[in-house]
Amino acid sequence: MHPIKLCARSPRPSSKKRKRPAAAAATPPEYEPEPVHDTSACNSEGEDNATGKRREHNNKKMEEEKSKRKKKQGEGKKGSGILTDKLFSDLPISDLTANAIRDMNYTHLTEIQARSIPPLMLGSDVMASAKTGSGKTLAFLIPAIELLCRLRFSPRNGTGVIVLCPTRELAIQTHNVAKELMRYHSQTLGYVIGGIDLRGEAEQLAKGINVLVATPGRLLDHMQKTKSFKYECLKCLIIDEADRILEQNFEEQMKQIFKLLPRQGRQTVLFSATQTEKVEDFAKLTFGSKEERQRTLVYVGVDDHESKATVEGLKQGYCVIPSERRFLVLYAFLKKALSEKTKVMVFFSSCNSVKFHAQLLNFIQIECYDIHGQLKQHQRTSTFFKFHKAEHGILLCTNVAARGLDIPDVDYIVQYDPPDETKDYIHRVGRTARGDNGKGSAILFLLPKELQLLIHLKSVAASFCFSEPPKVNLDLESSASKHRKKRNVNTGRRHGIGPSNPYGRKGSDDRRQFARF
Ligand SMILES: Nc1ncnc2c1ncn2[C@@H]1O[C@H](COP(=O)(O)OP(=O)(O)OP(=O)(O)O)[C@@H](O)[C@H]1O
Repeated sequence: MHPIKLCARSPRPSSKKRKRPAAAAATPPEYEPEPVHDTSACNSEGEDNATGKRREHNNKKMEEEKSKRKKKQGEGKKGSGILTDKLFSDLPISDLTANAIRDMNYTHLTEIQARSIPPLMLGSDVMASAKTGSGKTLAFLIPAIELLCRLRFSPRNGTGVIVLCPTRELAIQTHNVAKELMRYHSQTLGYVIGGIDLRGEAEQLAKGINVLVATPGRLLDHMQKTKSFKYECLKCLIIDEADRILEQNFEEQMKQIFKLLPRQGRQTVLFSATQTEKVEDFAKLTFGSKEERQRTLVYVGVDDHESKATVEGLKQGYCVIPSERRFLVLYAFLKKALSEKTKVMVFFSSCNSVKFHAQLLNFIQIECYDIHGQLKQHQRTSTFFKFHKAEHGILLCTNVAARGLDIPDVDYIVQYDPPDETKDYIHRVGRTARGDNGKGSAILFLLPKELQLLIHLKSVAASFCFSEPPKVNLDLESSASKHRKKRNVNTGRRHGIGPSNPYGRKGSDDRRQFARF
């Protein structure tokens, strides 16, 4: 394990000509604010002039982006990263899907794809886990799309596949990957997520959406309230980030969803990057008794034999910084990131902290985006896609951006506030070094009193790619303060202001009100 050197990065050529992993091929092409997107011909018939023009414009942009990406990717060769020697061209899939995969510039399967697509294509229930950024999205989408294609699903059959995602951004991203995969298919596709007009979504559902990507709360809403939502013919239920779905108070909603969905003849698929007891509980809820599960369930654990929970191309480290210097270090880091044109995500523990730091940094001309749960959905989505498309830049965020988001070319993950749990750490750092041969760095800021966290880190040291936690020593003492120390001059003595007493000494005649939080 190599500790991260804060300043050791050599400046990157401003054109960013480095090889981009194939990851970008499935990037969301453009943000379109309609609630439900259909890929099928049936949607384009009634579309007005403005929508048509916008769609044409988007398609043109998509094509441009794709050809740019292809150049960067070097025609999708098999690298030494996450890819196996198995080829998509050897899979027993329709020409429609095969052509779409070719357009996306993928040739070789990743390990999770190679191990889970065959049982999924045979119709088995599957519970799979693999590291962040290992290609799980295609692993569950390809068999699901093939299933509906084989069954010749049409809009009048209603919904045949539901993909459940824990966050709205992840749902939109998954929808966009499905959109690319289904470009030659006649089946329809859409998404329903919170924060968007329910009625508009209901109208689209009435037209018949074959592959539906949804967040749990909104799906349940429609199941209970939208009479024209047809899901009796559901053939496959996919739950992405299964552990997170249970965490976010979705448990009750999930129970109700399971009650309402048809069980007979339905394939159920759980995917996650981190296995927790919650996933086991979920399996009980989803697949029934242990005996039943042993009979029917296929378990695919790509990394079970591995000691690391994070990917090879990820460099990780932490540094211990006293609270009064933490912002200064962040400022210096981001300033350098800006000048080197790198792409950085900074994680904070609360929405307010993200808001505060975004305002402060933008004010002092460190331009940055911010995403947190208190933003309106359309702001969240458009910020996400702006950062997604940006060649470089800074995104301040809460854990809402920690899971599943596939943002290309993120160079650094900074955890300004440490995560609550080990698995949050794994998901946060998983936003970099994604896809084949992906590379990136992650740095964790710790207060001296948070050093105890390292006991936890140590207990999962192998997951963090080090046997002993690395330490970055930051010589934060300025030479002036060292000099002062030598002379034993304590500036705090005169006015009493210091780290432990930020308001200074209060004399007996001082009428100021002091409030400490
Ligand atoms: N067969 C493949 N060849 C090359 N790149 C691939 C392949 N499959 C997926 N990728 C790329 O790998 C990146 C990560 O894929 P994906 O988002 O599906 O990962 P994930 O396992 O779902 O990650 P997370 O757990 O963080 O959600 C994407 O950018 C995707 O384009």
